Amino acid sequence: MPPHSDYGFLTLLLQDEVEGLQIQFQGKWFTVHPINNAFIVNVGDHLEIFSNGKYKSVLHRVLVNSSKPRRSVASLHSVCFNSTVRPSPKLIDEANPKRYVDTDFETFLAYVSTTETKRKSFLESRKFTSILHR
Ligand SMILES: O=C(O)CCC(=O)C(=O)O
Ligand SMILES: [Fe+2]
Repeated sequence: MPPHSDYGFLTLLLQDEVEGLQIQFQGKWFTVHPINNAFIVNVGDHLEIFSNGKYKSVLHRVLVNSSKPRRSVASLHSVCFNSTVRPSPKLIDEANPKRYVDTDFETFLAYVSTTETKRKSFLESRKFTSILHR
């Protein structure tokens, strides 16, 4: 699975004992070692936006190997698909300005139909800094 961040709020992930999942941190890839009977809780793009960047929607990928099959179950949890996601007003003040534009599922669909997807992620496109430097 190519590098991506999860669209939505939270992902609960159960992986078997075969390694493959990696996250990117400070430009480097790290393997997420499987822990028996434990869920991996992954912050999605919407939670990063809602928390105004306090929680990060981590870039991750899955590597395949030629010796062992690997199974994982991802349960993706999102807000209702016609609702708008925006930074929580409780986290915005003069010292902490709004860092993301409001977003909804329609905006996401419009985004994935553009060529911009090849250059940056949807989450990246929602950042005010990204819009100013377009
Ligand atoms: O198989 C995995 O460990 C991750 C799957 C994943 O990233 C996804 O379904 O979004
Ligand atoms: Fe994912």
